Amino acid sequence: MNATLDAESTTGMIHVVAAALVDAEGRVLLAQRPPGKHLAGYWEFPGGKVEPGEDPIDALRREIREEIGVDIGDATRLIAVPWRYPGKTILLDVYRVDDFHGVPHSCEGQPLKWMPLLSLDPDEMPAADHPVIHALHLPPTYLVTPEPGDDDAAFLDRLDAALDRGVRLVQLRAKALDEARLIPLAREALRRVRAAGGQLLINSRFDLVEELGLDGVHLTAAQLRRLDERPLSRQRWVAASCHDAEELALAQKLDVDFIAFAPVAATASHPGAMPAGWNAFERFCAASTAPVYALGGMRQEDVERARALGGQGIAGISGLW
Ligand SMILES: Nc1nc2c([nH]c(=O)n2[C@H]2C[C@H](O)[C@@H](COP(=O)(O)OP(=O)(O)OP(=O)(O)O)O2)c(=O)[nH]1
Ligand SMILES: [Mg+2]
Repeated sequence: MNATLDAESTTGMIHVVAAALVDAEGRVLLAQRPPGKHLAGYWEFPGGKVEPGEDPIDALRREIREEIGVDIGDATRLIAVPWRYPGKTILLDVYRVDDFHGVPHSCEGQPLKWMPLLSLDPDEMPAADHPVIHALHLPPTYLVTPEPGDDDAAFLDRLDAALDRGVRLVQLRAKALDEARLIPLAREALRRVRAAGGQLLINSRFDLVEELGLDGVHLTAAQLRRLDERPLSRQRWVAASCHDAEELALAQKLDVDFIAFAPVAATASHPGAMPAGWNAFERFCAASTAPVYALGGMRQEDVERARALGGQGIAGISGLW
């Protein structure tokens, strides 16, 4: 108990590690918080507090063994969410675990259940877990299309090629097109992305999302300054581009679901922009409650680095197109 208080006073945040245990059928294990405790009755990812001086992964192994009686193998960093509850601030540091030994069972009397990844219900989970659900649903790469030139057929061929290479999340960025070209192009891009099992967002034009049945919008930093509230329901993605902590605060006020932080490295598409670098990316991820993609000069091989620094992965135009 004293040890816990020490940990709180040194960091100001309670470091909580938790595991998103995923089974062979793609289901995730949840445990119900016991009556009488903080957030009683909510369904959580099993885990608990890191002890002072303890390595977070060791804490994760210990908590998972204590709570559900399984030994975990590889654990990959998923997302760390800094979250302020009334009277309590936590860092919810979640790892994805596909590799574990033993059958999870309740060691402390808490009810357990397996939920399909896509059926996780934010309403029955603590608020700090909502970004974790997003992180579980989002892929490691996010393709931002270059401006379509004059040839829509060639553009769509390039899109198909990216989908064939495994891209599943796409932002149509076609700021220069008038609606007479944009709308049919968006419809056809949506058809192709959906056929590949992917999702399509559109840059800026949240007014078109419902009409075209798109999966969401990607807001510009200028829109973050103008908007007073989230422009779409929770059923759609709202993403945003951010360049610094001030824009992060605006994005979080609008309750955006994920962020592209740019530019991490030098990029041909924005030659005048000063790269922020990987250290700034890591700090940005630590401050963000939402999943963050690294954008600007990214290549497929940067995914691991971005994830190791606390990001969701990489976003890119030329590197993924
Ligand atoms: N394990 C876990 N904790 C979560 C999640 N989401 C979330 O907000 N939390 C909060 C609830 C608690 O305030 C804290 C977890 O701490 P804990 O499980 O070690 O502690 P506890 O409240 O059960 O109580 P105690 O050990 O101090 O008796 O983090 C989650 O998904 N998993
Ligand atoms: Mg616990």
